[in-house]
Amino acid sequence: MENSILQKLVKGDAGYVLEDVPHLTDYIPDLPTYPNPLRFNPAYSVVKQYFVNVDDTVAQKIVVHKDSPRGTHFRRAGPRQSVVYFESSEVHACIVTCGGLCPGLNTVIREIVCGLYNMYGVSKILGIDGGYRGFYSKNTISLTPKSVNDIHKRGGTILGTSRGGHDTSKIVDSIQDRGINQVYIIGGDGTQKGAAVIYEEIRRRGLKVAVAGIPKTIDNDIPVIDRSFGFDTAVEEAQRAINAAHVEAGSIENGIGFVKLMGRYSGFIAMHSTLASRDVDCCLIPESPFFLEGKGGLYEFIEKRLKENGHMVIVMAEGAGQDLLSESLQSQEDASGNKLLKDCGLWLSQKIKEHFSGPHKFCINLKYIDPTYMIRAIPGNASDNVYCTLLAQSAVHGAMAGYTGFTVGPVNGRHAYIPFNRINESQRQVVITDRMWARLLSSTNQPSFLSSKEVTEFENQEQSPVQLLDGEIFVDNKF
Ligand SMILES: Nc1ncnc2c1ncn2[C@@H]1O[C@H](COP(=O)(O)OP(=O)(O)O)[C@@H](O)[C@H]1O
Ligand SMILES: O=P(O)(O)OC[C@H]1O[C@](O)(COP(=O)(O)O)[C@@H](O)[C@@H]1O
Ligand SMILES: [Mg+2]
Repeated sequence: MENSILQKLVKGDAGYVLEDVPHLTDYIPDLPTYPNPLRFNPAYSVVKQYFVNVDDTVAQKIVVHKDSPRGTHFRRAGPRQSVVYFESSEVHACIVTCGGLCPGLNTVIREIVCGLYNMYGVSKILGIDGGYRGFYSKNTISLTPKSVNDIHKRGGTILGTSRGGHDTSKIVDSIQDRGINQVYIIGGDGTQKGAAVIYEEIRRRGLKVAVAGIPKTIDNDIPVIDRSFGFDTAVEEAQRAINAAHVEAGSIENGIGFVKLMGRYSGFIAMHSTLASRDVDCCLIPESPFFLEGKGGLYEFIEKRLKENGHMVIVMAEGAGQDLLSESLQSQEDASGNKLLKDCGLWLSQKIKEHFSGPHKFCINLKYIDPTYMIRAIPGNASDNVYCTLLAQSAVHGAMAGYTGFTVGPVNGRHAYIPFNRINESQRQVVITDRMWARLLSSTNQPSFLSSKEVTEFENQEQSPVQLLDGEIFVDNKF
């Protein structure tokens, strides 16, 4: 075995690579250890298989050929049977939620609090009010199993959230001053980048503080993990808007139901909502450019579908078609530096109305539905709630075991500890040459809006067997 200290890469036989996460002992030698209290917990001690083997790792790539290398692996999440690196009475944990809302945030908070208390006997847990800036500009909230008992039934986050306001040294000062030694950070790509620099500063100062990230993104655009919590709930809630659009469109002559859904850079919500519904005639996402006029364009398809069926439903992710209107408009950013998008849904629905009321004179009735915040300001559904519980418990087990600088999440169905750099290096997007997008195209029978040159390029790519194994094509759309 060969070790690279900087990246914590461990290489093994047959192309096996473990992208390991940092541990407190990497920079604080001779840390005392304690017997894992879970061994004496009546709920868990009887379940022999409950503890993970210290050497367990999870493969990132599970579709392999006979001779393909074993590839990247991550450390498996879960409780370690032998020892923990914190004594229960010593732990002072804090939880912060940052970025946009997502169904299930309260469940994750609840399960961190209950997990720490029930599994490890930890009772000093603080909630940081209002995102990263809450570390240095707001009061904290004391969290107990009793105070969080019912919160999973509510949407939003009981801690509040915010964008912007990430000041690393002030945050770490606050952690140090308050004597916090476990930091649970729940948030999206921006938040996890923030968590990475907090971890680096903590390490630079040599503090015994474990930093655990829990990925939150309604857009499902965080790489490596199978899916993010809240996504399932959002797709389910989007069905209500799509159903309404379908009922409205079907009730009038040449009715068009137009639904705009979230998805700044990634069209996963729109794609999965479309596939789930089967009432959608056209799905527009940021990853798949489209055009309006002429042969193969959107207007031509709308007219064709209306002539065939008398009504249609269009689902559009908010980031789709930005290139069509951005030229004339200046781009702006929010407090976190995220690009603020123009309302392309409203713009496109107007363009469609204008097109068909102009010289073209094909009378249409378009109903525009924008359920944007309604799909995320709700509690997690049953499946997301179970998922949130596993995420929270995995994070707690990781911190208690002394791991730090990690994000937790399922990789091919097994929860794993993933180093921050892997989560932060890219953003996951729908791959329009992958089979999931093909399933969508075949379900809606919409045009691909690709030129013949682009189709040939994609066909050539598909013929290459390497393409089927490399990159994140399988990982991306796999559920
Ligand atoms: N590159 C970065 N480095 C440090 N902090 C960041 C970075 N990007 C975003 N943040 C902080 O993370 C928090 C949430 O980011 P944001 O992009 O709003 O939401 P999300 O985490 O959902 O992507 C904000 O407080 C923001 O200041
Ligand atoms: O209006 P806000 O609160 O900035 O949030 C809206 C944005 O957040 C997003 O949901 C992305 O947030 P996450 O992926 O981090 O959950 C976008 O799709 C959307 O544009
Ligand atoms: Mg983000």
